[in-house]
Amino acid sequence: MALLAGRTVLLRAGVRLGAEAATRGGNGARRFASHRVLVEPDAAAGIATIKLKNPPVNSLSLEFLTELIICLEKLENDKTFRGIILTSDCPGIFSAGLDLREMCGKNPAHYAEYWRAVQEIWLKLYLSNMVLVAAINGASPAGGCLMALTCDYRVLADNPRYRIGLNETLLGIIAPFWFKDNLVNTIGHRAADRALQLGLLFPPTEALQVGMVDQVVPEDQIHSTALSVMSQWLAIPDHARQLTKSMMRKATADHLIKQREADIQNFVSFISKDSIQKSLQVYLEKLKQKKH
Ligand SMILES: CCCC/C=C/CC(=O)SCCNC(=O)CCNC(=O)[C@H](O)C(C)(C)COP(=O)(O)OP(=O)(O)OC[C@H]1O[C@@H](n2cnc3c(N)ncnc32)[C@H](O)[C@@H]1OP(=O)(O)O
Repeated sequence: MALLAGRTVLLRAGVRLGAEAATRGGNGARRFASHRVLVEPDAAAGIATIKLKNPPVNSLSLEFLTELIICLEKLENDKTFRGIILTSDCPGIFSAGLDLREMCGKNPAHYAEYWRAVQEIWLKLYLSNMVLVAAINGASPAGGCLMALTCDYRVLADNPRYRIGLNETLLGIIAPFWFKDNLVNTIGHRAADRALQLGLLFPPTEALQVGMVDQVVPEDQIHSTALSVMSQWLAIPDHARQLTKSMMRKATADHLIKQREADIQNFVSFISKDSIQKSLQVYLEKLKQKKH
């Protein structure tokens, strides 16, 4: 195993994290080769910083999700690491959430494959044995917010443009029950009810007030704050913290695990509707025209 501080890392001989992209080989098997998930290990501290690097907005495409899932699996199985800091390498954007292009104009088999990957990343993050700290250094709507919500602690950079929330209703779509469960567990039922129905995207001060994030700090202090939070959490014996985390989260995760296939079918039939396809296309078009 080679561990290079401050660099994209080789975790196991021949496997370069952050240098992997899913492509289909001749036999249909997945191969990996690109640069979207950067891992900066600090082996001495037992911490790996994952930097999301899928420009321009870290939208969660199937390929990007696949890389991230593999990266998390490798880190989870590597006893060197006890904590992950999740952050972005794209200036001003943590993640724009699910890649709308994966949900538009594709076939049902693709939607099913995509949704399974979305479920998988959520389960991997939400049930991780490691301490996860989100260093949210940019806008974080919808699926971007969801990734942050899976973490044990959230630090948000103090910039009014860095809004965070589950804004699905603004797109004419509905946050699935497990997005909702994760939000309710974080900010409580009343605040989640309002936030979800209105599709609220909270600027930092409001995000802190409502409990969507745990701390708001000046942008240049985001990484140092995440490191200091991490050392506080890592001071707790792993077995006690991990069993407590599982006790707090298992029922929520099981809710999805038990209904995984039905949830995929629901997603496929919902997203395939003409009216939903239309809404998503209009929304994507608006995003594109915003610049002009
Ligand atoms: C049962 C169904 C449940 C499904 C659940 C879905 C959850 C989701 O995550 S849905 C996705 C929701 N995401 C959003 O609403 C975010 C949309 N994006 C933005 O608000 C902004 O892009 C931003 C605030 C993140 C960044 O703004 P900025 O001005 O810096 O960049 P833009 O010019 O808007 O975007 C650049 C480029 O990227 C494209 N893009 C943005 N977001 C997405 C996305 N989620 N998927 C795919 N593509 C996206 C945008 O169209 C621009 O593309 P062009 O350069 O080609 O014009």
